[in-house]
Amino acid sequence: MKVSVKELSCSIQGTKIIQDINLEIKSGEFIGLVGPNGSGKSTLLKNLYRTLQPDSGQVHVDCKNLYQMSHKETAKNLAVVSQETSAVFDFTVTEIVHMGRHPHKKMFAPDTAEDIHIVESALDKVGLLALAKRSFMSLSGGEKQRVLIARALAQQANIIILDEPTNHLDIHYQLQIMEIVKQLGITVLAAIHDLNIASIYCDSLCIIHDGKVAVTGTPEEVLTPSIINQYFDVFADVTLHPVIGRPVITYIPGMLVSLNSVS
Ligand SMILES: Nc1ncnc2c1ncn2[C@@H]1O[C@H](COP(=O)(O)OP(=O)(O)OP(=O)(O)O)[C@@H](O)[C@H]1O
Repeated sequence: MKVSVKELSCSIQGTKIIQDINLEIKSGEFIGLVGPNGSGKSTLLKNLYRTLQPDSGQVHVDCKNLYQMSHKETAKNLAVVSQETSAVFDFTVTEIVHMGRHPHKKMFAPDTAEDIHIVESALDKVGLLALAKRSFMSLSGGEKQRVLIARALAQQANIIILDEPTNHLDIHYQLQIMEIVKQLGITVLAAIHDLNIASIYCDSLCIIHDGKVAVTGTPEEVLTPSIINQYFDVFADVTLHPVIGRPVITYIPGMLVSLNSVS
C-alpha cells in the first residue's frame, strides 16, 4: 500500500511542531525518518497512527483518506511499534501478541486456530516462543520491544510504522528486527537514530529538521559528510561498503570538541 502525506502540519499546545510535510511512500518501500532529537519525527508518525490530529493536511493510504477511516479499518491497514512500551495492566506475552488480532475479529469473538497459529509464528519469528506465558511487565526492555514487534506482525497490516524500533535492543536483535520487517516486503515507515542501520535497511531516507522535510533521497544521496554535518553537527567519513553497496558512516571523534574550543 502506498502512503501519501500532503502539506501536513501539527501543533501541540499552540506550538507548531511539524509544518507542511510532504512525503510519498511507494507500496513496499522501506523509508527511514532520521533527524536530530526533537525535530518532529515522532510527531509526524503520531499523526499517521492517529494519536495526534493534524491542524491541516491530508494523508492517503492508497486512495483512501486516513482520517476518514474507522479506527478498526486503520488498524487493519497499519501496525505500530512505538517508543512507549508501558502497559496499564499486566498481560502475558501471548495476550499482548493476541491484541494484534483484534482488528480482524468481532468483539468478544474467541481466538480461532488461525489466530493462535499467527500469534505463535509471530512469537517464533522474534525468538520469544519460550517466554509466551511470561508476564509482559517482567520482561527486559529489549524483550518487551520484541513482543511489540510480534504484536505488529500478528496484526498482518499492509503498512508498519516503527518509532525507534530498535531502542533497548542489543546489536543482534537490532539487526534481526530490521531483517524481519524488511522481509515482510510491506510498506515501512521507521524513525531511526542509527544512521548506519538506516543506511543498510532503508530504500530511502528523509531528514526531518525543525519540523520540516529537509532532505529526501536514497541513503547514498542523503548520507553524505556535508549533509550529516549540516543536520547532525558532527563530522563523519562516508564510504560505500564493497559488499552491501550501502554508505557506511564513521564518526570522527575530537573534531567537534576541537572546533568548539577554538570558537
Ligand atoms: N505532548 C507534548 N507537549 C509539548 N511538546 C511536545 C509534546 N510532544 C512533543 N513535543 C515537542 O515537539 C518537538 C518534537 O518532538 P518529537 O518527539 O516529535 O521529536 P523527535 O524527532 O521524535 O525526537 P527524538 O529523536 O528525541 O525522539 C520537541 O520539541 C518536543 O519537546
